[in-house]
Amino acid sequence: MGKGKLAKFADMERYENVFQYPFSVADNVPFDMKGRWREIYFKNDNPIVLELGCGKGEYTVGLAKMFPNVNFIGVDIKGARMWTGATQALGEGLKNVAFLRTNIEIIDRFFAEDEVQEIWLTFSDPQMKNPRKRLTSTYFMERYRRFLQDGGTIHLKTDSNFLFTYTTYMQQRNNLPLLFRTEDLYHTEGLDAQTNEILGIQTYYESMWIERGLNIKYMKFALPHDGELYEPEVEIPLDEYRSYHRDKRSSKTTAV
Ligand SMILES: C[S@@+](CC[C@H](N)C(=O)[O-])C[C@H]1O[C@@H](n2cnc3c(N)ncnc32)[C@H](O)[C@@H]1O
Repeated sequence: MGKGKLAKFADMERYENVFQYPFSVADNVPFDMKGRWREIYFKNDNPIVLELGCGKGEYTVGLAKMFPNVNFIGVDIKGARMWTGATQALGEGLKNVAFLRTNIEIIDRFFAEDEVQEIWLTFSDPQMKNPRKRLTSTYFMERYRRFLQDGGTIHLKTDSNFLFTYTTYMQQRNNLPLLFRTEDLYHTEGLDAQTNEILGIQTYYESMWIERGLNIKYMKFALPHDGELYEPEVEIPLDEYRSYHRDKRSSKTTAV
């Protein structure tokens, strides 16, 4: 039988690759490693890449194994999920991996100007009701700009037509340079071997959506520092397979 949540939380407390700062704790508490992740934790000068909403951290760990000279940090608020990636990284002795448990809304408290080179958003909740909560909204883009290098890359891998369409409008409205885009990743020809390997990493949510027959979409774009960011004012068809009106009490009507 697998470990229960309490045992996982106890592990997380002592894991050297996990930093836990949920909202309540982080309020007005300065974070010592801000601007010093490389010096204090990674002990190298390599670039830093974040996976936001990392869940079990498949991308954080998978990319870390592929790129030993890059540092990867998975960020999520759910500790029991993060435990999986943190445990694997420790077990495999991956020194270029860390996990930060916090709310992404306050992510700029943990990283200093230019400290991060790329951001991965893997199967993020589309937040169909609340644009501000979407991890590709201008609200979040403004926060990312505070620590992402000028022109740093943002990757979005998703099942959600809603989030993908919204992000495409956001990218176009703000003239953010598009680096690559496909609406059907696994039927896209001509990708080089390394790109195939990177985009072939499958997360827990991705496997679930693939089993349900959904296409996986992927885009990457650059986020320059210049210019004001504008929210796209568009109507986007909802994802029909997700419940829009969530009922937290009923598992039957609760989507993801
Ligand atoms: C749909 S899951 C995807 C998890 C993983 N990337 C995967 O593909 O399996 C979305 C994850 O984002 C996290 N998340 C969503 N909004 C967040 C926020 N504002 N702050 C921290 N974590 C958040 C959730 O806790 C959840 O683990």
